[in-house]
Amino acid sequence: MFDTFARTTQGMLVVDRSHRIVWISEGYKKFLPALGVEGEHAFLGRKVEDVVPNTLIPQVIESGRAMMVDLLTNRAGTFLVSRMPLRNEAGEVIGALGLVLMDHPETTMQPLMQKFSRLQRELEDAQRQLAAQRRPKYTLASMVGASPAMMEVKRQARRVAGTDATVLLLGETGTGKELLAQAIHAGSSRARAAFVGVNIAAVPDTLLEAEFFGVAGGAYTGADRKGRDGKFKLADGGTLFLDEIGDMPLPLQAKLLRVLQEQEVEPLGSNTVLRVNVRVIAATSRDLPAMVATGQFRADLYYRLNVLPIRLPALRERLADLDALTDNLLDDICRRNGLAPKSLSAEALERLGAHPWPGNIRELRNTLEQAALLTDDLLLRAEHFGALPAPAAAPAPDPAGAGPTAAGAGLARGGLGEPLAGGGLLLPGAALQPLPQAIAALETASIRAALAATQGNKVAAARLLGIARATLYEKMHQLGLDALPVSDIQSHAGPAV
Ligand SMILES: Nc1ncnc2c1ncn2[C@@H]1O[C@H](COP(=O)(O)OP(=O)(O)OP(=O)(O)O)[C@@H](O)[C@H]1O
Repeated sequence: MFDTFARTTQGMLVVDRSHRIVWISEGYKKFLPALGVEGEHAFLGRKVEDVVPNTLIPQVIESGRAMMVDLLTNRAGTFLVSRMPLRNEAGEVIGALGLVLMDHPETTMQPLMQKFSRLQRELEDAQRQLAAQRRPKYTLASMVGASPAMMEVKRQARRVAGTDATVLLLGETGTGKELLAQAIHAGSSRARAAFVGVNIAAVPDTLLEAEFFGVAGGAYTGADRKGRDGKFKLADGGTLFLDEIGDMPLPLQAKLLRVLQEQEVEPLGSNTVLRVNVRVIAATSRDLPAMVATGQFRADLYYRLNVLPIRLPALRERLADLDALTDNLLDDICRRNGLAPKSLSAEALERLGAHPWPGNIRELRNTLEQAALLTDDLLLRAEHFGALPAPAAAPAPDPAGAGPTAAGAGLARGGLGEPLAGGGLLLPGAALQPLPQAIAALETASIRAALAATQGNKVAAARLLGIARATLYEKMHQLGLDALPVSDIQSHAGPAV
């Protein structure tokens, strides 16, 4: 059999238990020059892994298991090979046999080889894409802003990046909480592992548990037979960003608290627990202490999350950054839209500085994008921002730092009237009218102002108004606002009362 193998294959070699080559067939000798070896004598006695790159013969000797067909690629080319262990009469492995069944299989086994190289290329592409996706997109350096408030945020972020503790990011919508979470991840020892984000407000309550903890294979009818990994598992070794944590239903809050304490998750329908090593960064634009006080948020979870809070300032609290932000955002907007670079006149900047920006940097970006797209001019002037509500008095500072208080102040500035000491609104020049009509008028104006402030985004508008999205839809329907085009609603914002 030995002779038959040696004659019928392209080449054969025999290796002893310590991986040393003890014999090669006549046919094998023709591969020696391509392997960079001068003659049989320089080959025999060497360890096979030292002279045949990528060989798996050592594994065959260690495992005692044959590899009947494999493709071996090294500097000599690609070969179809077979490897078998050699045993003594007692059954002990005493070496191995390596057979070159076919050299240059790319010519004789074209379809298979083409498929092999295509799969290899796809694998390399997928690995490259995965690596790029996992690389954090934002670092602290990409957070524009050098105002004292932003410098303080960056200082705190640098400090928490060096720890593994839970971080809570507080701030109004659009202030850059997600950006900061990514930057903290990028600056932490977990930067090479995954950053996984979940927007709790965007996932229906019934699906949240599976989203977080995963589902065991075949757990219930309709479940994927193979099961599904939850976000905790996907973020293992890395960072899990829980956006809009204030929207988490109470029963799930209890489970989240347990996971944070134990670092263990139990996929739905499974009776085993998975250990995970995840750093959690949570964010909210809501007033969590107030939610704790009204029983909407668990106090124990709040204290667990609030270990290292960082408050992101609203844009109106850091107008010193407006110039740098507009420069940066305009550059990005023009590049992404294939426009020539545009800049802002001094009056335009002043106009922007007078707006209260309830939607913060997201609103600023949208406003700049709209203006940049609507004109061919390279210099954006104040009149290009005609859609912005007229400048108003400076807003009152927001002691809570986040949420409805600030939003409410923004709405009042949108032209609804003067805030009263007791929190109500005095409608200027409003004639006395039946209460239901007055309420309907106030609701109409508030909704219009909120939609104007959020550029028609109903989810964000509902949040500004402090009501559920479903309630906003219902009220818009009752007040006949859903029949109007969004632009019409926005253009009537403010002066409607
Ligand atoms: N300091 C900054 N420099 C440049 N761009 C920023 C900065 N902060 C935020 N942005 C941009 O503003 C937009 C909103 O940011 P982000 O999504 O991080 O806000 P958020 O606070 O998480 O909002 P939400 O609470 O609505 O989820 C994004 O386009 C982001 O890139």
